[in-house]
Amino acid sequence: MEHVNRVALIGTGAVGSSYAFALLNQGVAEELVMIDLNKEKSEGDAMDLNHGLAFAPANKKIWFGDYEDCQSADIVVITAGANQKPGETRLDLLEKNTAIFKSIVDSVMNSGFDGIFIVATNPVDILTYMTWKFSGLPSHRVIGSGTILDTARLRFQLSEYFQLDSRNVHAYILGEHGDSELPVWSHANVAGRSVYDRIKDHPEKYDIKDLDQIFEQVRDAAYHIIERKGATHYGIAMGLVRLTKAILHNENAVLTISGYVDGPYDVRDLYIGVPAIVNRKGVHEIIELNLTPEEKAKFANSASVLKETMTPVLNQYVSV
Ligand SMILES: NC(=O)C1=CN([C@@H]2O[C@H](COP(=O)(O)OP(=O)(O)OC[C@H]3O[C@@H](n4cnc5c(N)ncnc54)[C@H](O)[C@@H]3O)[C@@H](O)[C@H]2O)C=CC1
Ligand SMILES: CC(=O)C(=O)O
Repeated sequence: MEHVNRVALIGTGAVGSSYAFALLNQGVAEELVMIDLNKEKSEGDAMDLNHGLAFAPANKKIWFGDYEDCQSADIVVITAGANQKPGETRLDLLEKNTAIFKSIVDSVMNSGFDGIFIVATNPVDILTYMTWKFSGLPSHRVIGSGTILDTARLRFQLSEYFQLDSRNVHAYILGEHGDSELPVWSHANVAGRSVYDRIKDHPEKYDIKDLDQIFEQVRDAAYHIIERKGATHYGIAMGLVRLTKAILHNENAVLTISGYVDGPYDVRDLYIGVPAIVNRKGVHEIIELNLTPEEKAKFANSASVLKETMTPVLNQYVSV
């Protein structure tokens, strides 16, 4: 019998329902089951999305379900939990969302699930680590969205600055998906030129000092959007679909995700945003970039922010 790709989505709030909509529009999975504490909302979303099936690129089955439906899922995507209120950082959400994750991941694993987790809930790097610990799955099958969105934001900002299609901009944000993240300017290139060379090519238009402001816009983007509309959801939803597609279509795509790092970048036992090759098995390889001393120091700082924030909460939930 032909395999039918099933995605189980847990959390159908702003991020989850946008993900479901993007997944349906891009025709990525054959089956989508939606699960949420708020059953009415989730059921309403499933009904609403079903009414779009006639306009979707491929036939899909979408329903409001329960944890039992995770048993044969290829991927479980978790977007459930609290989001930031204006002024809150992602790290402020850790305690509440770890408690929520303990019950969600236990319920998923009790179904007999044996696929790949994708985590988007914040603080995403730490909750991906918690998902790995709570599930007992191999680390390459537990993936966080990491800096996939931040990298997309950087590519957008650079595309505006250089007046180029963002698909011709190659640049990464690494580290925490949060305030301590860093841009890797030493490997950023546009139209086949390093960002530094492109700036030197046109001193009348560009200035190296502008890069600081471009990065600040990327790092602080979520705060600016949350101030205006209370949540960010479309960008991350499309990033999560990109990641889902890389897995289901066995793409060997290079994406900046939150992967388990134990050695590369001089980091031990941590989930953090890094470039990785993603395919049907999950994270196939973490790519270690040759960072400059300044970038290495920023990466180390970001790793220690995550480690210090995670350790007390981890000790409460997991016997080490
Ligand atoms: N990784 C990233 O780049 C991004 C992450 N996020 C994060 O995604 C998360 C969700 O954000 P929103 O969708 O805006 O929040 P939301 O409040 O709109 O939705 C959260 C959903 O989780 C559900 N939920 C809560 N506890 C649950 C449980 N125990 N079981 C099942 N469902 C449960 C709620 O009923 C709600 O529908 C937040 O942590 C937010 O910070 C948001 C944007 C980008
Ligand atoms: C909320 C969040 O994590 C973001 O938009 O980056």
